[in-house]
Amino acid sequence: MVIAKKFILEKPFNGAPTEDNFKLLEEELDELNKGEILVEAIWLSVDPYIRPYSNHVSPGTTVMGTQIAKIIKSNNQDYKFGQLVFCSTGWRTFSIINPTTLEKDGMPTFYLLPDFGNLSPSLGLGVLGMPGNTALFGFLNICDPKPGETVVISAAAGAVGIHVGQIARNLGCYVIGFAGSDHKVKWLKEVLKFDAAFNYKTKDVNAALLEAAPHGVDCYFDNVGGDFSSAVIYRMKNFGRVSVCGSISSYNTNPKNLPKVSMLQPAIVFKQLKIEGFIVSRWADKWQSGIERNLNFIKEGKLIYPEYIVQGFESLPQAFIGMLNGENLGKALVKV
Ligand SMILES: NC(=O)C1=CN([C@@H]2O[C@H](COP(=O)(O)OP(=O)(O)OC[C@H]3O[C@@H](n4cnc5c(N)ncnc54)[C@H](OP(=O)(O)O)[C@@H]3O)[C@@H](O)[C@H]2O)C=CC1
Ligand SMILES: CCCCCCC/C=C/C=O
Repeated sequence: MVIAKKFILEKPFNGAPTEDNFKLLEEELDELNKGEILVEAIWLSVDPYIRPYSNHVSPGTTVMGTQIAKIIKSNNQDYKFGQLVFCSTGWRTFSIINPTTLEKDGMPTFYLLPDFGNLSPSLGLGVLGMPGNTALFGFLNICDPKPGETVVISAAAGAVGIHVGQIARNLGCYVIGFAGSDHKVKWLKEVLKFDAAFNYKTKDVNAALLEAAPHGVDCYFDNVGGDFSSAVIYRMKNFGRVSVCGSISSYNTNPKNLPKVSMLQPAIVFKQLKIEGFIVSRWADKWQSGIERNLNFIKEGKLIYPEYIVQGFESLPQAFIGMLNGENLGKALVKV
């Protein structure tokens, strides 16, 4: 008999998540039917999307999320004991999956983990998974950066931001990052060799860009939105490109009551900007090739991928709350 632990959304989020929003439960799992596998979570991911997407989820539902898990029992000849999988079964320790009946369209929700060699399987939730593909496809396809161009990245010390910054550096761009602590800023400059980095909590964005990019910005990879991003957009050059990846500054606000920000149309029209949002599932058909490209960057020594690891399944709520508060440098993860 297998007893799974799971976190449910006990109360809908109202503002910033607190521990009261979550409840830890236990559940006895059934025996496997034909075609099913039983997996045990090893690594779980805490991602920003969980906050806004949970606005549409009923209380009592298992908290959404992805994990790297090990197959511990299989009633499916295509899957063997001991293999590692990526799966989107939410915040739970054990899950029963029938791989053949899963939805095939949209965001990949289940696959055997590719061979990462000696690298940690946890990378399948970060640089070699959804955040990695977000950085790779979302930056290259939408910003279309060229060597020598000036690139600005917000939430630059997080999973996606760190990755975008290194792709930009490797291309020969001039890279400017914004992050929420002096420690992160120092790390971006000293370790990732960003040309400039600023703490957006203590430095005015306009002043920072006048100093670091007096001739303007070619590409902006936007993870945060709000007035911060309006300020960057007013510092763009003619024909600048903005990849709108996330708007984390809005995620804890009721979508019906979002703050007003400085109007953008004058900048968009007179600078002839291209501004495009995306969801990474757009590149679902290239998912594994994205992972391979990022794995090759790592093997070539062109990509470093810090992880911010919180220990213990029971720590998931704190890890999620901490990530939204900026505690992480790199990919925020929980190790069971
Ligand atoms: N479009 C898509 O398909 C995808 C979009 N995303 C988006 O990319 C962004 C980054 O995700 P990811 O790399 O996983 O997460 P991160 O690892 O960057 O973690 C989130 C970070 O956001 C920063 N942050 C939190 N609140 C604010 C705020 N009010 N203003 C500015 N920064 C804030 C914090 O860093 P700091 O200390 O700097 O404040 C925190 O560490 C998110 O917006 C996410 O929604 C991610 C994956 C796919
Ligand atoms: C229900 C799973 C949704 C995954 C969404 C990933 C895209 C993220 C967008 C913003 O963070």
